[in-house]
Amino acid sequence: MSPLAAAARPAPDSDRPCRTFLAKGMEAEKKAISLLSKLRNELQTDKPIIPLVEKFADTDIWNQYLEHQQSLLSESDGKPRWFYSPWLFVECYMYRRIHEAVIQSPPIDDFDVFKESKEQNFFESQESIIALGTHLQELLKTIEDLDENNLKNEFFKLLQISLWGNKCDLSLSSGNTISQKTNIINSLEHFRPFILVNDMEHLWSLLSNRKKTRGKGTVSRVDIVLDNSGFELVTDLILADFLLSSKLATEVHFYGKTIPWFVSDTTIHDFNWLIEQVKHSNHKHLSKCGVDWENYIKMGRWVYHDHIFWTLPHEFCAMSQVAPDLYAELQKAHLILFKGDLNYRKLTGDRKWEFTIPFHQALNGFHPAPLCSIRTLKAEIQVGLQPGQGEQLTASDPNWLTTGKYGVFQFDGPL
Ligand SMILES: O=P(O)(O)OC[C@@]1(O)O[C@H](CO)[C@@H](O)[C@@H]1O
Ligand SMILES: [Mn+2]
Repeated sequence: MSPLAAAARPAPDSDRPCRTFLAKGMEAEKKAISLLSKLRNELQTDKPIIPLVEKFADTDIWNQYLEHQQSLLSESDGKPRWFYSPWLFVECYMYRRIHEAVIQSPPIDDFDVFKESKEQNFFESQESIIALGTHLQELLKTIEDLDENNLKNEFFKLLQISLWGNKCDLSLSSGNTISQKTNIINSLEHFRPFILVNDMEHLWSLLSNRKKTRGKGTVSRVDIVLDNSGFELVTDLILADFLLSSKLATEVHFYGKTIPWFVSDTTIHDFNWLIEQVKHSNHKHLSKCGVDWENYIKMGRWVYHDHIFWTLPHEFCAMSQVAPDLYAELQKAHLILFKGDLNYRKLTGDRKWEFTIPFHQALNGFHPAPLCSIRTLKAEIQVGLQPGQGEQLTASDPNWLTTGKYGVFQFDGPL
């Protein structure tokens, strides 16, 4: 039963305003459902892609983009349609239309249709989350005394945890939760052969050299373009905590989505909700994490940013034109980590590149700062492989590009 329907229990006679409110809620819910079934019908029957109608911060940019897509077609092709348009564009459009159905239906216009599944993913991964929180708190006890090599090993561990955390997105499973039930720390060695491009050393050199050479009071800023909420977000926050505690960074900036997106992507509400849950955990190590994380935010050492660009269909090489303010913000980072598969598709323009094309080339001019994609492979695109590597993988594991079994740390930037 939906949250609104569940709330629609019989109200006492004296409770008229409440009853009126519920009736309005039920009407709104019916409207949203009818708009969503219209959307499903358009999609299933390959109708033309239609402009957005409801005024929202990004409506004009979206409609310009649709016009641009139309201009790419020859006259005889008519309008862009669901089955024959680029996958990246149509997929983003679908999530934007889901949002439109909701904002057209006040008073439920700020309802997150994916909230329940994101929260479920967090609760079902509890055991693993507790193991990570405990690992971090134990590590922090001795972090000041670790020598270079040990610190590097710990950094690499937490990077890999954040990588494999990306297996847990909900969009591939139609929202059915894929949670993390085992202690991922014990599995890192087993997963290592599945890292196809491993530029972790570059990340270490960049951050540790800067730590050694930066003056007192100078900033080392790492930006993380977040992907999924739930278990993956916990792995990212653990990494971000380590970056501050080890002094490899002095500030971490996060970027989330302004609207519910690809089922499990992180919004500001998810970000705050998760930190609050962690803080109120009855596990002492985990709740300590939550308390520290809230303090980092209060002190401005962790900063969360919103920008509509992340929920547009544009590839990232268009950012400097479409969202120059966001590009300028990213330029302030010393390192940008892009989490997840969708970010990889947008970094590389979702094109059918040869597997051996250098990552730098596929970025097509997008170089705001040194950057690294941390991504498990779920879409048929991969660049920067060794000659023959892609072909070998295809021969041994035909679905290697789409199952999330393989991952990359792919770096671009001066060394
Ligand atoms: O970015 P994420 O969360 O790693 O993955 C999102 C994703 O699973 O959603 C799409 C399938 O609907 C694919 O493009 C992509 O692989
Ligand atoms: Mn995602």
